[in-house]
Amino acid sequence: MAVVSKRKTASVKKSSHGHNPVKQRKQEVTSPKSRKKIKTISDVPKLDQAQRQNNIRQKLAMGVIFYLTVGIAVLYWRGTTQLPEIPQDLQSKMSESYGQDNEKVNLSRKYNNDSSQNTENITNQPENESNHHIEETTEDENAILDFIPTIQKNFKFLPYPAEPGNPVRKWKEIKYKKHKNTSSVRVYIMDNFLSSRECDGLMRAHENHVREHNKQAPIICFSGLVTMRLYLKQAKVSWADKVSESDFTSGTRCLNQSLSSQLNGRLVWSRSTSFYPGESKFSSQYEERVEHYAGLKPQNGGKFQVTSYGQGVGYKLHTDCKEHNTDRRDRFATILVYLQDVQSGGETEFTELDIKVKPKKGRALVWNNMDANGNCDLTSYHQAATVQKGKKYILQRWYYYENFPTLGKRTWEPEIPARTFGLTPRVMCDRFDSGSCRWYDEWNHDHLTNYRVPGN
Ligand SMILES: O=C(O)CCC(=O)C(=O)O
Ligand SMILES: [Fe+2]
Repeated sequence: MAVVSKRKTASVKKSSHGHNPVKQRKQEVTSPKSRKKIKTISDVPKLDQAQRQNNIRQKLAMGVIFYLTVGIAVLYWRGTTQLPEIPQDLQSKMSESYGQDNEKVNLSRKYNNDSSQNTENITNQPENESNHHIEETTEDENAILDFIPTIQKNFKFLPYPAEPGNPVRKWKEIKYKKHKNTSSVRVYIMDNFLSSRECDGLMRAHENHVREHNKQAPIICFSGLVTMRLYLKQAKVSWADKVSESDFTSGTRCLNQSLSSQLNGRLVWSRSTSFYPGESKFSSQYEERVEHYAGLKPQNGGKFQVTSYGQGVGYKLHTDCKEHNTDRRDRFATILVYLQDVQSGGETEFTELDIKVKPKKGRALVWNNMDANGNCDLTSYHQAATVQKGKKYILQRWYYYENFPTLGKRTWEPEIPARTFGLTPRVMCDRFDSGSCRWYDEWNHDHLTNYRVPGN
C-alpha cells in the first residue's frame, strides 16, 4: 500500500498544472507537500472549484454517515425498548437465551392465558387433572418488567460447615434399588439443616396463624363434582348423592358458607400457612442457605409453606409435578424440612423407590420430581403417612423447572364465595385418588410477614 500511494503522489505532482479535478483532489488528499506547492495565485480558481467539489463530497459523506447513524440508533432503540413492555412483545424474546444454564426459554407460552398450571384456581378446573399444590398464575405487567427467566434442572450439593454445637453436616444420598435404572429421582437428606430455634419459630408462627383463622369454619372447595361426591361419601354425609354442579357458588368449585359449615369436622385435613420471598428475614436467609448448599435458585422457588398434620392425618400418594405435563413451569424439586419429631407415623414415603423417611426436627429432605429434560418423573410418587401419635410440622418449598413472573409472588384472590369474615380460611380437597384435603389461610393474602428468626 505504501508503494502505491507514493506513485500516486508522484503522478499528481506532474499534472498539478492541468485541469483534471480528480487528480487535483488526489493531490490534496495524498500529499501535504504538494498542497503547499499549489498555493500560487494562478492556481486559485482551479483550487476554488476543486474545493467546492470537495466540500460537496464531504457534505454528502457526512449526510450519509448521519442518516446511517440515526437509522442504526432507531433500530437499536426499537430492539431494546419494545421487548419487555407487554406480554405479546415477549414473543420476540423467544430466541434469546437466559440464565446460568444458558437455556433457551420460550417466554411466549407464559402469557397465553393458559390456566393449566393454575390448578389451585378453583374456577374452570378440569375434574380429571391432578390438583395438588399448584399456585395461581396471573398476568402482572410489573412483574414482567423485572423478570429474569431461569431453568432449574439439577442440584449442587455442598456440606454445611460446622457451627457451635454442630459438626460439619453433609448431604447423604438415599440409595434405592427399585427402579434404580429407570428413575431420575435422587433423594438427599441432611440433619440439622434448620436449627431448633428456627423450627420452633416457624411452628409458633404457623400456630398463631391457624388460631387466628380457625375462629371461622372454612369454606370447602373441591377439584370437581366427582371429587366432592367421593369425599362426601367417605365422610358418610347423607346428601352425598344429591350434590350437583349447582351446589358450587357461582364461578367457583366451593360450597357456600352454610354447606361448608355442615362439613366442618367431618372431613380431615392438614393445615398450611404460607409466606413469600422477601417477606421476612428468615425467608431470605433460608433461600440463600438452600441455594448455597443445594444449588436451588431462589428465583425458581415458589412460596414457603408450613404444614401441620394432626393425629390421623396424612396426605395421599401424589407427585409434586403434574403427570404427563408438557408445560415445564412445574415443580422440578421439593425441599421439605421436618420441624419436630413425630412419636409415631408421619413418614414421607416414596413408594416407587422403597424409601421411607422418618420426621426428625431440623432434618431436610430434597428430591427432584422432574428429570433434567423437564418431564415429570412418575417414580417420584410419594405420600405423607398418617400421623399415628403426635403432631407433624414441615416447611416446604417447591422449585420450578422454568420460572415465570408471578412465581413466589402473592397473586390476586380467585373467585370466592360470599363469607362473613375476612379471615375465613378455605379447605381444598384435591383429586380423591391422588390427593387429600388441605386447609389454607390464603383467601386474604395475610401471611407470616412478621415472622422473625428468634434472636434476630
Ligand atoms: O408431609 C410429607 O411428608 C410430604 C408432604 C408432601 O408431599 C406435599 O405436601 O406435597
Ligand atoms: Fe408432595
